[in-house]
Amino acid sequence: MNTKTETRTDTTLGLVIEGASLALGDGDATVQALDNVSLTVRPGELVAVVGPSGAGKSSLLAAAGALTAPDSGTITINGTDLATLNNAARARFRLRNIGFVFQSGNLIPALTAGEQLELVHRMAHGKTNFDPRELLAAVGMDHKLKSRPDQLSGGERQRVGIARALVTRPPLLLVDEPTAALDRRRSQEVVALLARETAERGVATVMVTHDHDVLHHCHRVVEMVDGQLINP
Ligand SMILES: Nc1ncnc2c1ncn2[C@@H]1O[C@H](COP(=O)(O)OP(=O)(O)OP(=O)(O)O)[C@@H](O)[C@H]1O
Repeated sequence: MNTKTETRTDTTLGLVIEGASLALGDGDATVQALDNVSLTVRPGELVAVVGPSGAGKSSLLAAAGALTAPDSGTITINGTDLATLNNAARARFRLRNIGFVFQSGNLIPALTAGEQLELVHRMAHGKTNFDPRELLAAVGMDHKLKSRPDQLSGGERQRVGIARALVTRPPLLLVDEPTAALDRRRSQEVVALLARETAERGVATVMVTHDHDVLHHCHRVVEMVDGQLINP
C-alpha cells in the first residue's frame, strides 16, 4: 500500500481537539477561556465557530494554531500532537501545516500580490522556483499579480490572503472573521471561495465569525459559550 492511500484512510487526519482547557489571567481575574473543548474537523470540512464576545473563539483558534498551548487536553493536526513539539519545531510545523486568514487580509503593504505568496513559499521551503499565478487564479486574482495591497479592494485583499494561506498546501486553515471588513456581497463571495477551496484541496478549515449570513456555506456550525462548545 502506498503512503498516500494509508494517510487518506487515517482517522487522525485533520484537526482533532480533545478535552482542551485553558485558563487566562491571574488570581481573581482568571478566566476559563477554554473549558474541556473537543472538536474534530476532517479534511474538506468547513466548520464555523460562533458565539458571543469573550466566549473563547480566539483562544480556540490560538490553541489550534499552535500559538497557545492548552493547560490540559490534546490537539493533533494530521496525527501530530502539538504538545510533542518544542518551540522551534512548533514554529516550523505551523509554517508548513497551518494557514492563517485574518480579518482584513493582513498583507504586507510593500509587496505585490504575487510577492506575498512567494515570500511564504520561500520561508517554508527555502529558495525554490514558485509560480504564484495558479493559486491567484484559483481565487480569481491572477490579473492583480503585480498589485500592492493599497491598489486592491477589501474583498480582493481577502482573496489574496486566502491564496497566501494555501501556499504550503496546509492540512489546516484557521480563519478569523474573514468578512468583518466586507459588504454583504463580498462576504458571500469570500466565504463561498473558502468553502470551495476547503473542499477541493481537502483542507480542514475552522472559521470564527459573527456573520450569520455566511453560515449556509459551512458544513457545520458550532457555538461557544463561556469557553465551552455547546454542540461540537
Ligand atoms: N491575555 C489574556 N489575559 C486574561 N484574560 C484573557 C486574555 N485574553 C483573553 N482573555 C479572556 O478570555 C476569554 C476568552 O477570550 P477570547 O478572545 O478567546 O474570546 P472571543 O470569543 O474570541 O471574543 P471576541 O468575539 O470578542 O473576539 C474572555 O473572557 C477574555 O476576556
